[in-house]
Amino acid sequence: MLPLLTAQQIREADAYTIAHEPISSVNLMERASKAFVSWFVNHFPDKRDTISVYCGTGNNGGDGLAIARLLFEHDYRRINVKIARYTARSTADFDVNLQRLQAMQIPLIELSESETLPQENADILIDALLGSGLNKPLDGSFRALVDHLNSLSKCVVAVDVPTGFYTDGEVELEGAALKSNLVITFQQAKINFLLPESGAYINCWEAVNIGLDTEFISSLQSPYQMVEDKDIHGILKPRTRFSHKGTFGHSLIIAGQAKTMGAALLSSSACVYAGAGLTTACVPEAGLTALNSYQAEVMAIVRNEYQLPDLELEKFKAIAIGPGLGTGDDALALLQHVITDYQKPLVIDADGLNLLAGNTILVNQLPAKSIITPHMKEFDRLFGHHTSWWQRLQTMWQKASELNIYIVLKNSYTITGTPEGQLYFNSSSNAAMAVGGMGDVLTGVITALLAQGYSPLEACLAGVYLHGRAGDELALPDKLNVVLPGQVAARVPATMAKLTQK
Ligand SMILES: NC(=O)C1=CN([C@@H]2O[C@H](COP(=O)(O)OP(=O)(O)OC[C@H]3O[C@@H](n4cnc5c(N)ncnc54)[C@H](OP(=O)(O)O)[C@@H]3O)[C@@H](O)[C@H]2O)[C@@H](O)CC1
Ligand SMILES: Nc1ncnc2c1ncn2[C@@H]1O[C@H](COP(=O)(O)OP(=O)(O)O)[C@@H](O)[C@H]1O
Ligand SMILES: [K+]
Repeated sequence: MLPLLTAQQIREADAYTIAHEPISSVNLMERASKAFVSWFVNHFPDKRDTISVYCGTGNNGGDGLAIARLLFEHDYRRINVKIARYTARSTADFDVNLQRLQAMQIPLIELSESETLPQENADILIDALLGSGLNKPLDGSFRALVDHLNSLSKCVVAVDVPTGFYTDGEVELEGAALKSNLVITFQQAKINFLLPESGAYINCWEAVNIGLDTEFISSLQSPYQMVEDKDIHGILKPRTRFSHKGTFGHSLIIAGQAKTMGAALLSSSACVYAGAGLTTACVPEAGLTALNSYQAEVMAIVRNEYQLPDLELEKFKAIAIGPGLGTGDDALALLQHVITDYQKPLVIDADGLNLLAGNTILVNQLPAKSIITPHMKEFDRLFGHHTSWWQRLQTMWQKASELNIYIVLKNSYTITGTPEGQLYFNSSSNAAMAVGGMGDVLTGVITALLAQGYSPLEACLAGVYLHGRAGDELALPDKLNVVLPGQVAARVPATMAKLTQK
């Protein structure tokens, strides 16, 4: 796991590293700037590009000055520096780097508050105006400069953080920030980079290691963690000799209506591919032929809308309810039945969640450690309207603990909130997966892992990662625009094989 830190904690980690490595702060700045430059030269190899480095007078600006010097030394000769001298204050490391820069042949101008904004002919703008020190929304000269630079639609590479963008806490909807094509950020992704509001300002980001003290970072016990490939390697176990279908559990997927059978097919099929020993789907009569022809391995319990089917709940190692289920009285009766009579954690998705939203008493009765998998709208229906993703994180944190459940909030970086107060950000998946039915596949995968005896937390983290990684393996090599949920389900065994190889 990679702990994700707030700006305040990053400052503490900087200070700790400076004191205990030990390293002077100006040398840490040099190390950070070198890490930026190493990444930059590999991705912008054309040394004929003209580059303007915009610097503030804090440490982000200090980085900018060091980066300009280092790029010049790497033979990027068409480089110039513009310092936004909008305050009389500057940091000591900025001052040192200004002296170092002045010893070189790099054109440098200073912008003052009264001055008109400079003409800009560069191909690439490096943004080192403000970084993690942002403590108020941009206004005055900074705002005017950022608005001006945004209007130029140039290629912008931000140092650490785009100017004006908060690394954690609420992102100001009215606030301005410098839109960046790429952010080369120090040590680790900033929490807000992983939330959808960043989409308007950050096209992509890359974290470069600057050697902050990792033991100290772990000791901060951040509730925000990023799940990495190796974590899933640690969770998933290869199948052993002499194992049989009984070893891998029997799962039940309660899903589908005549018009939404696809959801039942996708979730139960994904459950088979993700390794449940046996999978049964509880579907309406109208869907039986479809089920039998789509996935021969799935057994059926046929239900009608007039009476509860005899589900024999206790024989199932894992149960999911919701995909395409509808929100009628029959669906509600089924949901009530499983919530009341099943003693193990449930997986609840889609219409199961919509039903819960209208029946808050049921929410409080969920079996301990159940897993709910809402997307943003389902989440808001359940827990109320939110005006930002940061607010949603806080609600997740509170509700997962209050209800003793796991909340899997689906998105580009799907977040799993736990009863113990951790928020895990997934690091796989891609935009080609933004297709209806993809969430149904996730439900099937998580349910299959539960059936195989993984704990609810393991099923959430490994299920979300596996699902996203299968989508990555399908889409990324050929830069596919779209991958289909059924393809992702069928890919899961190959992805799982890679993640279980030691
Ligand atoms: N620490 C380290 O060792 C390392 C740090 N590193 C680098 O340092 C960066 C953080 O640097 P930083 O803390 O100096 O803050 P920075 O972002 O440059 O801002 C400067 C000052 O601007 C001000 N200000 C805030 N908001 C404002 C606004 N809206 N409009 C106008 N002014 C505003 C505020 O000052 P104030 O006004 O509060 O006096 C603030 O202090 C970090 O992103 C990374 O690049 C790396 O080198 C690795 C080693
Ligand atoms: N832009 C994206 N980047 C990464 N993953 C995505 C993206 N869009 C969707 N996904 C993934 O696809 C799934 C969509 O789930 P959901 O919205 O419930 O779909 P449905 O209800 O149609 O089955 C989630 O697992 C989500 O993480
Ligand atoms: K910046």
